[in-house]
Amino acid sequence: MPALPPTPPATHNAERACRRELQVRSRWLRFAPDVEQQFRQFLRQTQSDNFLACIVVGLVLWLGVVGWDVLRYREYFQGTAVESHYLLTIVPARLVSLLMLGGLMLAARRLPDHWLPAAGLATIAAYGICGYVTGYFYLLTGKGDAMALSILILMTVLLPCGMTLRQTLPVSMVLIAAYWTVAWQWLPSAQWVSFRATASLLMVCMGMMAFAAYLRERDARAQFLRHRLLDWEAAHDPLTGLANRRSFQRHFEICLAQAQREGATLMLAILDLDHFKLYNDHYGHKAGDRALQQVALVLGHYAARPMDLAIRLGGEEFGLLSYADDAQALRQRMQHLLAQLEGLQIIHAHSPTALWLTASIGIAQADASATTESLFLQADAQLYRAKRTGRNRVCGLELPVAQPGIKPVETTI
Ligand SMILES: Nc1nc2c(ncn2[C@@H]2O[C@H](COP(=O)(O)OP(=O)(O)OP(=O)(O)O)[C@@H](O)[C@H]2O)c(=O)[nH]1
Repeated sequence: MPALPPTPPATHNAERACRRELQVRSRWLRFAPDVEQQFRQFLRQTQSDNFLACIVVGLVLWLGVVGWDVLRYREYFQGTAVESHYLLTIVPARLVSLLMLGGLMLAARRLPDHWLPAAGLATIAAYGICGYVTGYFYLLTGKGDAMALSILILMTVLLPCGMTLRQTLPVSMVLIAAYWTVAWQWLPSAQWVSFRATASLLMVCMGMMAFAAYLRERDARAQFLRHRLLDWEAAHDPLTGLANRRSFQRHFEICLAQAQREGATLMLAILDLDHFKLYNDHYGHKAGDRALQQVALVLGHYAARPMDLAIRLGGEEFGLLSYADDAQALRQRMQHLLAQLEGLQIIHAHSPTALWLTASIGIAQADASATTESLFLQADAQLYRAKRTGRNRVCGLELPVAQPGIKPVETTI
């Protein structure tokens, strides 16, 4: 028996990987690397509106705090020694954070998706530092409550920003650590009691928000996997894991357009099991299902190139769409496939034509005016020729094909 080509059928792997991730890994907030990459992309696409909403909320709250500051400034510090200190620290700090938040808001619509988390984190870090500078000033002047307010706003912006918990948590930790270090270094001891109370409250809040973010991200991960599974199920046959007729139609149209542009060949082979009704009648439906799965597994190995597609067309009928292949090479590969199926030695004692379960194959090549239906009808006609002339054979494209590919469509401008 000829050996199987090494590549496994990718479709079944994708489904299995998705189910495994759904059962096991979404709770740990980390998928296998390739799934993780797709999840990050999904998160950026689905969360970009949330991201913008959080920045807007942060900006509005921050404007409120600035307005409140101005009132307090006029009320308490105007004309005192503190005024120059105030103007030198708070005003630039507030301005920087306002500019950064405003800039991020404008950039959110234009920046490439993969830059958003980095830009968000940088802005939030700068925003936090500005919060400390102004908060520190308030503590010095006995208005410690404003610091808590600044950092609560920071957390409101920080956690729901469409980033993963692993991205946001280190930033929160660094900000908290900076908060304690700054206070420990520079705060007069008289301020420590009120500082400790505020800082402890902030840490509890941060912990609660981190837990909420964990729950949110876990749900987002499960939702992402369910999406992927639904997409997969809509495009594949559940018994064999091969592409279904619907995805064949979509893939065929893409391949046909590309073949016309590039002058490449596009061929369809239809494979139909021989006397499968007799097989089912004698060995039962379950054995029939198992046989179909074995055939699909072998067929899947013949669609290893990226544009090729193995399809379950329905019942005991399968298809192989082959892009940019040589007609005689495809015929040979199909002969090889029939030899492999015989090599499976699925006993079919009631077949009038062979000892084992066998198949017949019809092949057709698309021309420039081909549609799914026309190519399908041509391959089907060849399949019935194969059935009529004794089964367990390949029919179609017997003679070397004169033209190497589809003639590119001539476009008039
Ligand atoms: N086990 C199983 N059988 C199926 C499935 N889908 C279709 N079949 C069976 O496939 C058989 C197809 O039979 P026919 O269309 O008469 O073809 P055949 O017996 O293979 O005859 P030829 O094609 O002329 O060689 C029927 O018995 C269907 O019940 C399936 O998903 N599982």
